[in-house]
Parts: sequence; structure tokens; C-alpha cells
Amino acid sequence: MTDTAADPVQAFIADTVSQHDVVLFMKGTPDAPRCGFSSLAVQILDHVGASFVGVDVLQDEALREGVKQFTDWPTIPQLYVKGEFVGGSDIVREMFNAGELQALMAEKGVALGQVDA
Ligand SMILES: N[C@@H](CCC(=O)N[C@@H](CS)C(=O)NCC(=O)O)C(=O)O
Ligand code: FES
Repeated sequence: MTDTAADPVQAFIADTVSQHDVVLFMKGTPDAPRCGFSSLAVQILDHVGASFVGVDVLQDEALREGVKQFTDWPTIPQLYVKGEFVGGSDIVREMFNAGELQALMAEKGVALGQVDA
């Protein structure tokens, strides 16, 4: 367990995932992903119509490492829904293919098919 109060990067991650329903820590931005794994996660989120906040870990080395510590998951991308870690691109793809990603969003009260403001 990391002490978020003592670590500003951990605190930033905790705040970000609590303030936004759907957050993708990724390489690059949703409009310009800089890795195929991040690109795949973006495409799936767009496809299901989920509005999400993309956080580019390539902008900050401490964030790139910190997000791995946050949920003890070694890679990027990382998807969070309502503050809970869902998985990386393999898990997101498998859940999408099984209809489970859409079900998870519905279960957690995340509106799909909304146009970004
Ligand atoms: N199989 C992984 C693919 C993601 C992956 O392997 N990411 C690597 C390359 S982009 C990574 O984050 N490595 C650590 C790093 O770049 O800091 C998934 O399901 O998300
Ligand atoms: S940046 Fe090389 S695999 Fe993601």
C-alpha cells in the first residue's frame, strides 16, 4: 500500500481516477496514441461510446512508473472505471468481445454513447 498523502504522483492518480468516471492512462493522447496497445484501448472505448479522460504517461516519467505502482500492474495502458482498475489492453479487448466492458459500464452507471462536451 502506497501512502498517497506522502507521494504527489500517487495522490494525482488517486484524484484523477476518483474525479472522472473513465480514465485511461496511456502512451500519447486519445487523438494521437503513441503505442498500438494504447491505440487499441482508445478505439474500444470510442467504439462503445464511453467518454473518457486520457492521461499521457509519456509526459512524465514519474507518472509512467507511478501508475504501475498504483495498482501493481506493470504495463500501460491502464483503464479505470469509477476509480477501479479494470485492466490493460488485453483485458479490455477480451471484455469488449464478451460484452463485459459494456456491462461493466452499465453496472457502474457510466453513460455510453454520450457526445463529448
Ligand atoms: N499486454 C499488455 C500490453 C501493454 C504493454 O505490454 N505495455 C508495455 C509496452 S507499451 C509497457 O507499458 N511497458 C512498460 C513501459 O513502457 O513503461 C496489455 O494487455 O495491456
Ligand atoms: S511503446 Fe512499444 S509496445 Fe508500446
